[in-house]
Amino acid sequence: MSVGILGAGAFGTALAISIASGRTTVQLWGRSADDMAEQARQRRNPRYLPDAAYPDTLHPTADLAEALGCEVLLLAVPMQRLRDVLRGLDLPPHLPLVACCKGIELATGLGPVRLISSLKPNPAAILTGPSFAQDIAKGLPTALTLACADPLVGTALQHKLSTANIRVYYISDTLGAELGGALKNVMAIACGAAIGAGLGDSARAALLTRGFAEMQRMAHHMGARAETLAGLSGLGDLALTCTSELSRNFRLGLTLGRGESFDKGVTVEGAATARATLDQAKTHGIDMPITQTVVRLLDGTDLHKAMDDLLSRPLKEE
Ligand SMILES: NC(=O)C1=CN([C@@H]2O[C@H](COP(=O)(O)OP(=O)(O)OC[C@H]3O[C@@H](n4cnc5c(N)ncnc54)[C@H](O)[C@@H]3O)[C@@H](O)[C@H]2O)C=CC1
Ligand SMILES: O=C(CO)COP(=O)(O)O
Repeated sequence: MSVGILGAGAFGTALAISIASGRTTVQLWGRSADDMAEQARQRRNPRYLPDAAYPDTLHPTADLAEALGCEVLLLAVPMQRLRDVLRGLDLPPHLPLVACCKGIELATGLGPVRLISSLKPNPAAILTGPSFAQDIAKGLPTALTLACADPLVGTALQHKLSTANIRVYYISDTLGAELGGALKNVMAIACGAAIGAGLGDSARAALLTRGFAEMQRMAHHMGARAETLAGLSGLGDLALTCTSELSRNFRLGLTLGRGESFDKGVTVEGAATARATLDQAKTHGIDMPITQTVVRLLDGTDLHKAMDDLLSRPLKEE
């Protein structure tokens, strides 16, 4: 078995290490020939996961053909870059494509599986759920969801991508899986902002829970299954990301709450996703006040003003 991974950032590298630890051949592709040569020399990724050594069967490469020659292709690039990456690929027709990104494309409102399916005829899946790259790379236990509309392809991928420290569950609901993974990042920004501003753990719990209600509302409207949102890819990842400073989305929220600035070079999927989701919510008439508040914070609205507006909306049933 061989697995190709496009994107040698934190997540692509962590997955490569875990999969290759089981002696599967992994071709980890990155766009910078210099970086990939350095990874091959050091047998680790000095920029993203400097402490994790590469197993023998992990091959860092800048040659796309090596990754495209594998039996499965994982796409571990940021969501807003996925279209460009896919456009540049001349793919074998039956090669399964597994999105490993979490977000909604700003220009179209599409999640990763819908985007792949709009551009390529290949079988499309998503691997998502609560997992920090640092944890996976250390060999710590994690559980993820593999969603694929075709159960034969999906269960085959489930078995191929399960490793000693990644337990993969299969579901067919790709829409629910991509919405859960995308929207939890928006809620993590909101929770980080509340903690950063000193509003306390009770406020965070309220935002997490009412944020989950927003996620369910959007998912229900789009036709996703409620059970998917309550699983690893929704509630599971929401719980992780809203409560840990390892999350970049949560950390962006912290800086918004503290009135500090955030490094623009860091991948934070929730910012573009909040805007894309708010556009969709307006189009479809879905009430998403926390998502709206996150967009206002990103646009520079004072946190206390934004929170006052959130709390002073008309009272309603839970
Ligand atoms: N880091 C984590 O713990 C986890 C990340 N994810 C998801 O994985 C996705 C990728 O995130 P990370 O790896 O963490 O980000 P990262 O910032 O660590 O790495 C992103 C990688 O994508 C590459 N890239 C960007 N644009 C590209 C392009 N046009 N062509 C080729 N390569 C390009 C960058 O060079 C970099 O190597 C995101 O959607 C994120 O939500 C999912 C689970 C865990
Ligand atoms: O998706 C993640 C954990 O499941 C990683 O979260 P961040 O992108 O916020 O770091």
